[in-house]
Amino acid sequence: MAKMAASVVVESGEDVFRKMFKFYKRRDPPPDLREVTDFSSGAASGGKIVPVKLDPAAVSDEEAACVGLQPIRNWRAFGLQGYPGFIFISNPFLRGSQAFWVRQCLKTYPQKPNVCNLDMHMSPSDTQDIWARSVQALRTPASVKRQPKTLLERLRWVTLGYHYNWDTKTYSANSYTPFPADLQMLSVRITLACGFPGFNSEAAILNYYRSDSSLGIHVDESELDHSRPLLSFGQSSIFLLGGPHRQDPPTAMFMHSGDVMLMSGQSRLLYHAVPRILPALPQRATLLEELSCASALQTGSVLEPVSQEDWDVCSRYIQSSRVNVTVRQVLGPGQRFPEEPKSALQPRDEGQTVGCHDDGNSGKRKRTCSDPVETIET
Ligand SMILES: O=C(O)CCC(=O)C(=O)O
Ligand SMILES: [Fe+2]
Repeated sequence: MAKMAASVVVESGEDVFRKMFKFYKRRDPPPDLREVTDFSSGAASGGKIVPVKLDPAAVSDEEAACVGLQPIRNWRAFGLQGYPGFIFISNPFLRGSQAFWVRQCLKTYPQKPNVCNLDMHMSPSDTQDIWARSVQALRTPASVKRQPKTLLERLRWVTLGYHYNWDTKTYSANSYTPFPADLQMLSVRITLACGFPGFNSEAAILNYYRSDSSLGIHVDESELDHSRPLLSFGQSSIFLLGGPHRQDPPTAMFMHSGDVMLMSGQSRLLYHAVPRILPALPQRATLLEELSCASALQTGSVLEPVSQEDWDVCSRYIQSSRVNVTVRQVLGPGQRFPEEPKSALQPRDEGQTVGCHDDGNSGKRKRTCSDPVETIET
């Protein structure tokens, strides 16, 4: 019998990961979070947190600021004993720059030609401008009851670059649209600082969670080259990092808003899950002002000032939701997709990149299409 976390007692042979997932997902009573590892304070780590040395010269201060990052020498990067290749960076973003990335995730990246869950059952003209069709309702005071949900509130995932096909669990050469240059630049600079030169952001999955959503136990193995890291950043949640086998007991950790994780090397193919979304802390209005006067005005910066109008909608949205971005390199240098039989070729506009949520049992990313990113049972 093993004690996993406060009041989670697991009999040997039981599915430990599943049990932990359910424990942290529970609503009533809410779980005790005292045994959740917190990289920002070192709490509940059992001495397993180790500092990771980054190369401060790999990215200049200017290059870092251009994408909204602090100078590398100021980053607090950690590893976790027992998880070689896992790197956790405590919020390396410059104050205020997160507003830009949130706005990109809500306003820019859901736009065509990128693909989203709504495309699976709506025509392209109806999903043409999710933001514009949603903002008016989202600005309505919370006290006024409004129906139905806006498109932004119904958004569950967006794919960029090589669009992940949720049915076949593959990427393919014929389902590709240009990867956003700003997100590519951010990913390249983070991975470079972590010792991975030559990272190529070829695909991204953006997950949009409601406060009671979760992401089931899975491994990201559809990419053809696993020697490249998987990069993840977003807002606050509890993240479970397991082992190479589905039954391995996971470590629960806080992912605070702005924290960045890299799964590389032996940790690239570890099982993981997000059982719980944590409420966002209210963002101070001054953060926006800092963005407009600091890094956004730097030469070569990809950051643009976020208008107060846009930020009002974004901040309202993230009060009850969470956005997370995972960036992936799909192909190794010089690698190509295997030839597809003619019959398997699927035109992009037929909406083949279906995505939904993990069923938590297959160990592979599998989502049902009718109810995209709602709660996943494991
Ligand atoms: O939302 C997260 O923190 C993790 C997302 C994830 O694991 C994925 O998209 O594969
Ligand atoms: Fe994942």
